[in-house]
Amino acid sequence: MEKQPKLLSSQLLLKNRLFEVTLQRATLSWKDTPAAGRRRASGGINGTLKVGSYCVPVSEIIAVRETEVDSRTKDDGRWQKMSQASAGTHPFAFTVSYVDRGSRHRWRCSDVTFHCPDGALCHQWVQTIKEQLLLLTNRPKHLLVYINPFGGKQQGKRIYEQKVAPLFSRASISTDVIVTERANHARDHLRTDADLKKYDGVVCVGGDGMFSEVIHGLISRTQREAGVDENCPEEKLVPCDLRIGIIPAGSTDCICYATVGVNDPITSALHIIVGDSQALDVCSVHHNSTFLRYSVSLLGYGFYGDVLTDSERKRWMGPARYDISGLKTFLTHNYYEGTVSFLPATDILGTPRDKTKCRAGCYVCQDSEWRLSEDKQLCKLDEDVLDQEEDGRWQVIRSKFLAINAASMSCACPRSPKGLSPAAHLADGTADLILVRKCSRLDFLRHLLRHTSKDDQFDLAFVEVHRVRRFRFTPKHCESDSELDLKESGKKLFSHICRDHPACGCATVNSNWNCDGEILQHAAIEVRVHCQLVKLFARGIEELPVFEDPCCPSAI
Ligand SMILES: Nc1ncnc2c1ncn2[C@@H]1O[C@H](COP(=O)(O)OP(=O)(O)OP(=O)(O)O)[C@@H](O)[C@H]1O
Ligand SMILES: CCCCCCCCCCCCC/C=C/[C@@H](O)[C@H](CO)NC(=O)CCCCC
Ligand SMILES: [Ca+2]
Repeated sequence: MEKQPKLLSSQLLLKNRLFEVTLQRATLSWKDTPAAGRRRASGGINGTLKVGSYCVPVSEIIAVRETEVDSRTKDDGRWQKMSQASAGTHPFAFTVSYVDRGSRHRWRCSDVTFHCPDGALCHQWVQTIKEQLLLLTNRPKHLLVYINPFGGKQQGKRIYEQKVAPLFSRASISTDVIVTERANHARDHLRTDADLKKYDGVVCVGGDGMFSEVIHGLISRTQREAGVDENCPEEKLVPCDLRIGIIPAGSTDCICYATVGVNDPITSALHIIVGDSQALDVCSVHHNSTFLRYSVSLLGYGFYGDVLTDSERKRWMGPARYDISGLKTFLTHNYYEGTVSFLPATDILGTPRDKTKCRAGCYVCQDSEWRLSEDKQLCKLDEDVLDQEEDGRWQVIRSKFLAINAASMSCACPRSPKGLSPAAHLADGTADLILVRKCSRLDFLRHLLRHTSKDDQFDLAFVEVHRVRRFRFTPKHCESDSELDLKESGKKLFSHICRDHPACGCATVNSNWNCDGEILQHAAIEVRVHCQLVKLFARGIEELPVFEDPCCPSAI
C-alpha cells in the first residue's frame, strides 16, 4: 500500500514526557518515544498516562487552540506541576479537545495539551489541525435552538446553558436560541417564520414532544414549499434538508435513546458538533383524507393510548406519571374491538423477529436507502402498476385487542432498553405492527415484562408482529363526525363514571391513539411509512466503543 505523507510530525512534551506526535491520514496520534522512559511520568490523559500510543481521528476533534504556558498547567480540571526544566525547554503549548468514549455509548470532551519548544512550531500545529477541521464540510456552523423550559423535570434551560452551550462555543458553532413560551411555539415558528436558509440544523432541548414539534414544523414547511398536499395520504412526501439535533431533557426521550444509545446531553451535543447524520423513517397519519400527525416512534392504540390519556392528567408528577398510569391501565385491562388491515413489506432484508439490531452503518437501512434512490427514477406509470400490485397484498385481521402498536424504530428507552420492537430499523421504510390480542392479565403481564428482559416478547400465542409499509385501523364502533362530537361532549359525563367504576364497560368502546406521546382525536386511522424523511445529528447506536476496535485503538 502506498505510504501517505505525514502532514506534521514532531517530538512534543505531554505531561513532562516526550511523545512522537503525528498528523497523518486524517488522524492525530501520539506515542511514547524511547527517551520518554527515562523521564518521570506524572499524570496524563484522564489523570493516568499509560505508556503506549493514542490516536484520534480528525473527524472527532472538537477544537484546537494555543494555550498559555505557566510553570503550572491545568489539565482535566486539575492543576498539574510542570517541571521548571520542561517549562524552560518547551514554553509554548496547544490543546486539542476531542471525543472520548466512555461506557454505554456515553461521549465526553477530553483535552490533551502538547508543549512545544518554539512558538512557530506550536502555531504550525494549531493552523494545520484547524485546516484539517475546515475540510470537514458536514459540521454545522450555525444552529437554531429551541428549549422547552417545562419538559421532563423542567431542567431544559439549565442543561443547555451549563452542558451544551459551552461545547458549542468551544467548537465555534454560533446559535440563535429560542426558549419556547407555549406548546407548539417551535412548530409554528419553523413552519412559517424561521429563516431556515441561515442555519445548518435545528436543535431541540426537551423530550419526544419537542422533537415532534420540530419535525411537524420542518416537514410541513418542506411540503408547502415543494407544493405537496399533506392531506393526501397517497402523496410521496419530500425529505427535509436540515438535520435535527436532540438534547434530551424530557420524560421518555425515546428518540434520542434509540438513535444514540444513551440519554445524555453532552453525548448528544458532541454528535451534533462532529456533524453526524442519521436518517429516520416518518409515519404519516390520516383520518379519511385529513392529515392528523406524523410519528417516528410509537403509534399505540389500547394499552399505550390509555396510559397516555391517563398520564396527561398527571403532568404535574413529571416522568413518574407514566408509572402510575401504566399500573392503573394494566389493572383496568381494557380491550378494544376493530379491524386492522396492513400492507406487509416484502422487498426488504430484515424481519421483526430476526434478532438483528439496527446499529450505526446498518446494512438493512443502507439497502433501503439504495432502493429509495432507485425508486426516485421510476416514472408515474410504474407507480400506478405498483399501486395495483399492492392492492392484492393487503391482509386483514378482525379481533379484540389489548394493544395495537406500530413501532417505526425500536422505541428503546431507559424503561425498556431493547424497546417495543428490538429488531426494528431506524431508516428501512417500514414499521413493526404488533398486535396483542385479548388475553388474561397474567399473560399480558408476561408480555410486558419481556420488554425488560432478554426473553422474546413476541413468542406468545396472543401476540403477532408484522413488518409493514402501510396499515389502517377501523374500530368496531366507528365514529362519524357527529359521533365524534357526541364522544367529545359525552367524555366529561362518562369519564367520571368510568374512573369511579372501571368495570362498568362504558370506557371500553374505543381507545385513543398515542402518537409519539400525543393523543389523536380519531380512532379510525390510515398510516403510511415514509422512508428516511428526516435526518438527525446522530449515527445510530455504535456497536463497539472505538477503544475495543482493533482497527483504531485509542490506547494500545
Ligand atoms: N413553553 C411551553 N409551555 C408549555 N408547553 C410546552 C412549551 N414548549 C413546549 N411545550 C410542550 O410540552 C410538551 C412536552 O414536552 P417535552 O416533550 O419536551 O417533554 P416530556 O413530555 O416531559 O417528555 P417526553 O415527550 O420525552 O415524554 C410537548 O408536547 C410540547 O409541545
Ligand atoms: C409491569 C411492568 C411493565 C414494564 C413494561 C415496560 C414497557 C415499556 C415500553 C416503553 C415503550 C415506550 C415507547 C415510547 C413512546 C414515546 O413515543 C412516548 C412519548 O415520549 N412515550 C410514551 O407514550 C410513554 C409511554 C410509557 C409507557 C410505560
Ligand atoms: Ca423503520
